[in-house]
Amino acid sequence: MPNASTAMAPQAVQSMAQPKVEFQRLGKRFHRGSEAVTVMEGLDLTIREGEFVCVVGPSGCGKSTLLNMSAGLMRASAGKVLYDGAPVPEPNTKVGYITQKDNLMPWRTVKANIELPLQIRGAAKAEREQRVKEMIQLVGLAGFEKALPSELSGGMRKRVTLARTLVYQPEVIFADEPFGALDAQLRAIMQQELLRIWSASKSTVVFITHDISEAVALGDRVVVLSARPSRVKVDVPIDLPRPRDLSKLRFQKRFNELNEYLWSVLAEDLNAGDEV
Ligand SMILES: Nc1ncnc2c1ncn2[C@@H]1O[C@H](COP(=O)(O)OP(=O)(O)OP(=O)(O)O)[C@@H](O)[C@H]1O
Repeated sequence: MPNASTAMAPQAVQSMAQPKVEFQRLGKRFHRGSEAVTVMEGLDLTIREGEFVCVVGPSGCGKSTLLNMSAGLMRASAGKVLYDGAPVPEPNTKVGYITQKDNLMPWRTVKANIELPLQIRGAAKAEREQRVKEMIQLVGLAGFEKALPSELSGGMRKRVTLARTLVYQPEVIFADEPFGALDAQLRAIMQQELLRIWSASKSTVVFITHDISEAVALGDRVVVLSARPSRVKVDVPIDLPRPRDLSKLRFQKRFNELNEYLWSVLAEDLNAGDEV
């Protein structure tokens, strides 16, 4: 058992916000030839409107699978995924999905990449112009509208990806290790930017990461999944005040206690040589 005395996880305070995404007794099984692998079994979790929820767990426990099911890109084998209390539509066009790869279109400028989701949705030109302009300001890319992705740094490409997701005002953003490929300094900058943008946009965020300190720094809650077949092992409210200055967090006692506690929980499910 984790040494709870080092950092007793705070009691969850019941939020008054509406459930946005709910997983009820969720199960997922994959078939590979004659072999069946149960990745997830009996997973229960509720994400409320406006929350920033981080999910960590051992490698291969099904974190990306969980997001794919949440976005309506994959069906559950058992249980339910609810969005606003109803079965999740396939695909769910009210949500945004950001992955580690930015998938920008190399031949389109920054502006044209950000505009793409609005074009697909058939938005009028004036609205597209207005929204793209706002997004470019929000993510700090003014002056780079005409640049091609190949002319941008990794952090700038990530900003374009964020803007392209936010431009159609998704109610929920599912982020699958979005900053995993960035170096430490850029990562820190993008984390702070994401918090700023999230507090301005009021969307709900479900954020998958391998990095516990990133999860604690960003989240209202950190959910730890167990090894396969995965379920929720602990769901820890992060009682660090907002707004958070991420450059100062690591000097805070509570931040370090939460990190230590979550590590001890996660370590129970890791075997020697496993990755988080
Ligand atoms: N389409 C698929 N067909 C068969 N097996 C799959 C499929 N998608 C995922 N899996 C398997 O399901 C398990 C969970 O995969 P998933 O990518 O969701 O895990 P993860 O927790 O996100 O992993 P990581 O932390 O390494 O990114 C893995 O064993 C993977 O091989």
